[in-house]
Amino acid sequence: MFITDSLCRHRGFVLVLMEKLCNCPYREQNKETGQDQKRLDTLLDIGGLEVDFSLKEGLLHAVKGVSFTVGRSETLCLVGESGSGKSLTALSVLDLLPAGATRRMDRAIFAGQDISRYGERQMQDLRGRAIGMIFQDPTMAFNPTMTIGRQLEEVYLRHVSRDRRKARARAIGLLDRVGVTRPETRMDEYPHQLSGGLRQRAMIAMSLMCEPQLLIADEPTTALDVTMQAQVLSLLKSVQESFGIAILFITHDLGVVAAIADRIAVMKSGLIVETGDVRQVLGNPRETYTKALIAAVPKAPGLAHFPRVETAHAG
Ligand SMILES: Nc1ncnc2c1ncn2[C@@H]1O[C@H](COP(=O)(O)OP(=O)(O)OP(=O)(O)O)[C@@H](O)[C@H]1O
Repeated sequence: MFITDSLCRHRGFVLVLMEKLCNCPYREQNKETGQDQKRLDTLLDIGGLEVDFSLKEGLLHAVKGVSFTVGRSETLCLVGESGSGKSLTALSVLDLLPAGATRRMDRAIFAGQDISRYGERQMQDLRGRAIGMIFQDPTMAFNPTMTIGRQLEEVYLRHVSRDRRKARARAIGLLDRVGVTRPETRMDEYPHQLSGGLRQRAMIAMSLMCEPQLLIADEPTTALDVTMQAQVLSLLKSVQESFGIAILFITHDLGVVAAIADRIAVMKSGLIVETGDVRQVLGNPRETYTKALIAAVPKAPGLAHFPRVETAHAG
């Protein structure tokens, strides 16, 4: 039990160590493209997901039988135009759908566990602990009446241990890791005292308090200016590499997809219409809809115009 726990906690480090010791890389060559890619076990496997709304006007079939997987330490981007069902798909994983929505799914396996029939109590345990969340608007994640430090500590105290000293040390360490300057001082500040960029970083730190296996990120960079957007993407990539976390990333921005995704699932009108390796889908799209999305990016048709993000180690 102890060994399993600590292996899980340090899986990123363990993978790198295995690579070094066994000459057994967790990256391998794609037989079709010859390109180097991560070799991944499946962490999340969602099958036949449907979401409906009962509206006054009738039934709205918002998600129509969506299936996808996310591998351990992989980034899967759900991309598509507004209203295509990306957010509802991601929220379904956590059973956090808005009032009036109903969800059905054939399969929901997370880390080998069938979570499709989890009750609210079990889901609460999963959220924040094994699955972290980051949103476009960090004010959604924070309580305005509590200090940043208290909120980060609460996550740890609730899910990991009642040891306040450890909770404080972890919060300060993570704020520092995500590039929040003077973390000890920031711990005593309220969300409104931080700039937008710092709040975003603090939210990322909060999502990492329990060393989750999966991060669900819903448009986390959409409200940021271009410089801040690049910094946050780079930070996410770097924490993903350090901690070996998988990311389910929702965006409508193909530039962001190209910067961060390993794989991509293109959504249109509640369906996944195309899925595959990011280089293959952006470089050689099969579906007319994907081609149109790429063509709509100003002055950037083709993969060469989509740069990958550089990983910068903050803190
Ligand atoms: N609370 C709700 N009540 C009724 N319909 C909703 C609700 N939430 C979402 N929908 C509808 O479900 C569909 C999918 O919504 P969803 O938010 O998943 O789209 P999205 O691809 O994430 O778009 P965006 O990028 O604009 O958030 C849309 O037609 C939307 O209008």
